[in-house]
Amino acid sequence: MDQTPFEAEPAATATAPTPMMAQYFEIKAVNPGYLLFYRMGDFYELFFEDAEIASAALGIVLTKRGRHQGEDIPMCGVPIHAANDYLNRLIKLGHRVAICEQVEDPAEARKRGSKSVVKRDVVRLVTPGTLTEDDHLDARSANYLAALSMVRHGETDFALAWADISTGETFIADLPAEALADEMARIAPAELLLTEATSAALAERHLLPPAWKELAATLPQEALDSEAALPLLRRVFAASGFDPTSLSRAGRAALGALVAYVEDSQKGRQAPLRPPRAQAEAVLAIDAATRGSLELLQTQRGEARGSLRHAIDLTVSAPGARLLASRLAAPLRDADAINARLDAVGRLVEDTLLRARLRQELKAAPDLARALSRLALERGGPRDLAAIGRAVAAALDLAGQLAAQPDLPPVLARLTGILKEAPGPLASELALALDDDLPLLSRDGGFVRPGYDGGLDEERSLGRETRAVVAALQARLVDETDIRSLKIRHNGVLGYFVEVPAAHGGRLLEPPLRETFIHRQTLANAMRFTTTELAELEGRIARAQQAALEIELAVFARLRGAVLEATPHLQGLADALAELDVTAALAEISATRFYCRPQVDDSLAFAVSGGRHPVVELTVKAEGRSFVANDADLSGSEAAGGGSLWLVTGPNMGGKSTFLRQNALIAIMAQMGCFVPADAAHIGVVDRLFSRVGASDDIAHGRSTFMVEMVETAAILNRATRRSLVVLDEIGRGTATFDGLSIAWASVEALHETTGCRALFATHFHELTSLAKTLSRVANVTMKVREWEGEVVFLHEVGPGAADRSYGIQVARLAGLPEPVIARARQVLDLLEQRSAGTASSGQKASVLDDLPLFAHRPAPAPQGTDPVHEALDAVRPDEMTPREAIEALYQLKKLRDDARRH
Ligand SMILES: Nc1ncnc2c1ncn2[C@@H]1O[C@H](COP(=O)(O)OP(=O)(O)OP(=O)(O)O)[C@@H](O)[C@H]1O
Repeated sequence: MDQTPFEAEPAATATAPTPMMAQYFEIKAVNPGYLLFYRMGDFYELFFEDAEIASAALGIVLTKRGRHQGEDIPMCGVPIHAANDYLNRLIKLGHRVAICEQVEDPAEARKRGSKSVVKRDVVRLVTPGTLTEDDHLDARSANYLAALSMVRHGETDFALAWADISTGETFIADLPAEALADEMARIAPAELLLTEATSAALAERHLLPPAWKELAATLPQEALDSEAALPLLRRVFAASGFDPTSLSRAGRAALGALVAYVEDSQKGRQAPLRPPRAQAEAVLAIDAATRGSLELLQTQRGEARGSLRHAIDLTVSAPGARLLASRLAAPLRDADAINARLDAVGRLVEDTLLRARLRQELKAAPDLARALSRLALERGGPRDLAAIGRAVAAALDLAGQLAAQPDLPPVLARLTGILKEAPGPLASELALALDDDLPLLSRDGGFVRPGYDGGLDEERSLGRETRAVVAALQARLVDETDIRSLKIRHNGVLGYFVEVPAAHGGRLLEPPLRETFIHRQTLANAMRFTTTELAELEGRIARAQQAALEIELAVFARLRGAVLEATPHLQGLADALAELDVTAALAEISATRFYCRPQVDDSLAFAVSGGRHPVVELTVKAEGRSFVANDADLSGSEAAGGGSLWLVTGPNMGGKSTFLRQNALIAIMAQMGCFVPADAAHIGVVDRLFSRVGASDDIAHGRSTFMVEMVETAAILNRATRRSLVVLDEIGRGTATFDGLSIAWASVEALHETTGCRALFATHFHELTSLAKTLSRVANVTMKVREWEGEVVFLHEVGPGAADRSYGIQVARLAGLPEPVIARARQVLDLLEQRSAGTASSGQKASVLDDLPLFAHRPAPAPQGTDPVHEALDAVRPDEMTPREAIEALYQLKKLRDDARRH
């Protein structure tokens, strides 16, 4: 290996860098924006600014190596064996890395002259969107690379192409500007390719939230050329017969840029990209704010735990988990398609035994798509081949189990058909060829099963026999030298050698033994030699090993070829396995958590009885409490002018948000083809779902809480249709009371009169409840509470009617506001309620406040020792009490405490 450091080269002059530095600069110049991992022997080294960035990011030592233009060159290095880990950390921090390897044997370089530099080249660009290794990826999440093209005059505004090169899945969509943010929120790519001009347009028109900039990789304008894309796309998708002219110009440009970027990053290796699928039209539209507010894939704090996905993901395989996440992100809108999924889930809900068997088998099936992708990109090893073999075998087994069932619903019948076609002979071949215990890399050898290849077995036994000869040689040398401790050993540097303790070494250097023993190395307590015979034997062993490895590599190449040949077939199989896993997992959850099958059709129904929140139910149960199920009926009809709107009032902490969210989640679950947490549910397919529950600031965008709320409310009022479901929490609370109330009032009217959507509207403005008298489809419901001894008890039960108060002070007390503040707040509230009953103008309310006695602004603290409860407690002598007296004392104490509260 070439380990020449810069300083060992001819010294650089002020004008001419050393040959190696010249090579470094050349490679660096064609890979701008990448940290260059420059291979030097057993290290990747980084220089100049790259070294400074990487050492700071990775916490590794920054040193210097050589000089350039009179200055020290900053340098840091990562050892090859740990490079993956460092690479992973850099990528997670948003860096891009170019891996530059030595691409010739240093011996070749030396032939060109002693000063020539080993040829190096970038063999791979590693970026967040082009990862393929398991240890770089989350097994249960997709990792998308996206490319966005913008159209100035045309049929659409943008086209987005996206692909997960770790599985080959590829998609394309033409998008109007207003749909861009929603799509990006749904897809959540790891990296976004676009031009400077597109980037500027997005920023100027506020089309994406600012966070997207962290994902952006800028491409030159010519990279997004619809004409240049055609030959590339034709070549890449040739086998599938996909016709790139079927795409819009923008679509071609985006997909072309994506494919070219993938090819460039993989330096000529072919990622197994599948022909792009146009995203089905019929998907429930959920905007970014709604996704965030409903915590579908992660909570608002960015955690997986607490999200809907976390609560309902019972899949047993990583591909299943990825599919579940994508279904959750894109529920359907077509009632027939939804019902087909529900039929399949229903069948597996009923058949517990079949479900258990399928899940057991699926659990053992490896991640076929990712193994296939690694093999295609020449990054796969024997374990990937074995994984494919096992997945195919599992598919056949699953097909067998399903085929034995009568009257399978269409989805399961379709999956059975695909699984049945799994290439059995390929799986058998792989099982025959591959040993049980496999190395990660093919070049390590030792993975072909004995008995599979006669030639290989021969070489291996030759190697083994020669080792026996080595053992015999050691015995003979011990006899000849009479050194009992003489050993024949092996290491990576010397190969085979004879080792004797230092004390005996001298004898081997003297005649007659020195005729036989050739000195190699002297250590502190041992001496090492070789002999002609040993060198010959070593040669034989090495040749046998080399021959064996060559045969193994040929076997690997042949098997890999056979697997890659079957790529489209295997990808289809991977899809089917994932779909079966999702179906069985949804059935499992339905059966174990008592979910019900929703009735889904094209009506405007939304009737849920005994509905529960799928996530809060779990937390409440974990705390040993029970979740209170609630009904919701927002059903309406075209004839009646649309769906109903429920105004939900009730105290803080009473369960309003939970109730609102649970109904939105039930709609999502139903439309993704899952049973729902309810006793019964009838859902007319929702086209768009809007949910604003819990306010958030958008400081980065320069918007206050109130501004965000208004922007989002505007989006709803402008975009909701009669088929939409709108779930709104406390619109208008972030501004002056009357402004807020007026906005809320007008919004309810607009939703009712113009939009006619099904809606839940939670509010603390009790004045709104009078709308139910005038608007026919508005109904009032309230979260019930019970007051008990001055405390408020939340029943979490939704009932008809309107709350007459908010219990804000009681909740503040529960939250631990200091007692004097609570007491003072009570006084203010009492006065406000007494004096302003029936008043409506703020002027009058102000005068009420003016009248508040000033002395009371800070109630004097109770004098120490006069608290009757404390006094009574002090008087208690537990040791002197009978049990009956103790109980009496306890009652007495509680009474004193209650009396004190009343005054
Ligand atoms: N149906 C229910 N059954 C049992 N517990 C519930 C139920 N609904 C809510 N809770 C509990 O009450 C807590 C508060 O609920 P939630 O956040 O929905 O109240 P809220 O009325 O929206 O309050 P705020 O107005 O302060 O936002 C939940 O975290 C949960 O523990």
